[in-house]
Amino acid sequence: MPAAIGTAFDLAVSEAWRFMGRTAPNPAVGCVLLDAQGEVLVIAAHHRAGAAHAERLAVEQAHQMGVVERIHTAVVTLEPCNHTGRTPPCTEALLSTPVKTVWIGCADPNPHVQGGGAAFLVERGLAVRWLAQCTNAQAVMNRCRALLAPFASKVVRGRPWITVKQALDSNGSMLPPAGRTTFTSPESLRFAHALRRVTDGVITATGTARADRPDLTVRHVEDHPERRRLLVVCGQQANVPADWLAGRERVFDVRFCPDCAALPDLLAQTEALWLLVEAGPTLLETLRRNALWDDWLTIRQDAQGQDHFSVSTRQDVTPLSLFAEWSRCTQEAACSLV
Ligand SMILES: NC(=O)C1=CN([C@@H]2O[C@H](COP(=O)(O)OP(=O)(O)OC[C@H]3O[C@@H](n4cnc5c(N)ncnc54)[C@H](OP(=O)(O)O)[C@@H]3O)[C@@H](O)[C@H]2O)C=CC1
Ligand SMILES: Nc1c(N[C@@H]2O[C@H](COP(=O)(O)O)[C@@H](O)[C@H]2O)[nH]c(=O)[nH]c1=O
Repeated sequence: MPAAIGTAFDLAVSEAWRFMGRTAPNPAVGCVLLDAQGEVLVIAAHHRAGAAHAERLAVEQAHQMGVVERIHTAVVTLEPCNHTGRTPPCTEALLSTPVKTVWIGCADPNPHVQGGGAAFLVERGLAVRWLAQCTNAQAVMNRCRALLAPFASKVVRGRPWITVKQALDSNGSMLPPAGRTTFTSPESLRFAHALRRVTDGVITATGTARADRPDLTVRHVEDHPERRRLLVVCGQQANVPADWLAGRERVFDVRFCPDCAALPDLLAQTEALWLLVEAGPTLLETLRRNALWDDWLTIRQDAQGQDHFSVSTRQDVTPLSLFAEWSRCTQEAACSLV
């Protein structure tokens, strides 16, 4: 893979990541258009379901910038779609330009989508290059796979990607001091809220609802505009304060899950691609026992009050690896990827 293509993929992934948490039920996808010399013409990403896909937006922007005739190469994190859904096929948008080569990060994992866009582009005379077929593209391809992981989880396994966040104090306890609901540092809280921003909702439980009456909204970082998230409360509805529930229903689509065995089915009925677990030790133990998680993020506070982050992941790539905030947090805190 030429270096310019690797750089273009990095740009495409970074642009797409800005919209993570806003695109469901669609995947976050990025597209970069290059000229014949490898100069970047346009960087674009899918913003939200119903809006233009990354490739179409890139082509629209190329028109606005007057650079369409210079388009030679398209770099896309996900195989272009070849069907009409809420928007027309991306293959059509690409074929309306002089593009010669299309580089693809990941094949479309959606088993319900008929007719791959890549094969169609080849039929129409374009050169299609897959990162999977390049010997030196493993790191770039894994970034594309990490970006796609929440969507792939939903369409392949039928349930969203699940990230557990667990804060522990210096005694190994999850319980906050009296009168508080959190105890980690302001930086860690910003990180926690950034996690809320990129995910499509929260899984909590009735014990936490009663003890903390948590808000669970995105506050310490800028939120996506007009995004209504899912809130799944594990346990019995009768066990949560009615006024807390009424307040959450104004902000979230709330579902109760009285039995976690039914959680995957419940989640399959929603559009969520990635959910964050913020619940107490009882629910966390249940999720651990039933392997109902993909990443487990622990924020452990030491006796000096410094937070240490670690992530266990059950999968071979994780969307957490793309977290710009994550690397910033972990520059200060000790970090180990288990
Ligand atoms: N440090 C941290 O990261 C966090 C700490 N906390 C703290 O945790 C404490 C609360 O923890 P805890 O009391 O353990 O409560 P939880 O938040 O774990 O909620 C427990 C409830 O979850 C429900 N539940 C358990 N297993 C299942 C299952 N298999 N299926 C469906 N529902 C299930 C039950 O609800 P029901 O009884 O209604 O059936 C149970 O009572 C609070 O002090 C809070 O501050 C909370 C979140 C994060
Ligand atoms: N204790 C603890 C966390 N706990 C989670 O945050 C919830 C409070 O959220 P909110 O009401 O929106 O501020 C709380 O109920 C629990 O789910 N999170 C953390 O990052 N660090 C912490 O130390």
